[in-house]
Amino acid sequence: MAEGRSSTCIGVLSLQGAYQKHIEMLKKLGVRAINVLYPDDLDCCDGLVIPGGETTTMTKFLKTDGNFISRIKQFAKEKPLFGTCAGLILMARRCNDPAIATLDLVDIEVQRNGYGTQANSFSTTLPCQLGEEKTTTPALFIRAPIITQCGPAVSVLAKHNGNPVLVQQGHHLAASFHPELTNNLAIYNHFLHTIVTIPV
Ligand SMILES: NC(=O)CC[C@H](N)C(=O)O
Repeated sequence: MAEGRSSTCIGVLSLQGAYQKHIEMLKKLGVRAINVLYPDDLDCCDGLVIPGGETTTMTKFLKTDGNFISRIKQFAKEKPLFGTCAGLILMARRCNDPAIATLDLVDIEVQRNGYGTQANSFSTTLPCQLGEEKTTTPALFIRAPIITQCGPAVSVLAKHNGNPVLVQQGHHLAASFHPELTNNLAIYNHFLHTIVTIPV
């Protein structure tokens, strides 16, 4: 699909972190992608990506605008969200760090930095189920969270050493790794065509 061919617009929360890479990936797939800096930016969005970064900082910025958190939660009732790494932490029901304002969109509990420090970053290839398709995905982990509990409504699409690392609950998708840094179009295609349901 050529850049901009779809009328679909995906917002990328751009308060902090690796948001620009997500914008590039989405544009490669032909959708409009905009930076979301204020709650009203969500008005024209059909979906929202929450990038990797630092959840303590993102929480601080989200709280500076009194209604940002509630606007995202309202938006998420109807529209899909895709969170990567810090984004997954923010989408969780609960985080082991009480300083993080989780949005409680996916019934998972997470441990921040569960995969260790920056020096413990690693990349691997994992089996992955995207809709009907069984495939593999490159997976780059950078100070990634561990999902310590998964509720019954959560589908696990990929695991690493038995731990869920890519999960879906209804129209929300979350990865503890960074598809935006490994040119992983398959996961974006799954989000755009199966979840946001843009016709292929
Ligand atoms: N790469 C990332 O997004 C790391 C997330 C970060 N460790 C946090 O807890 O906020």
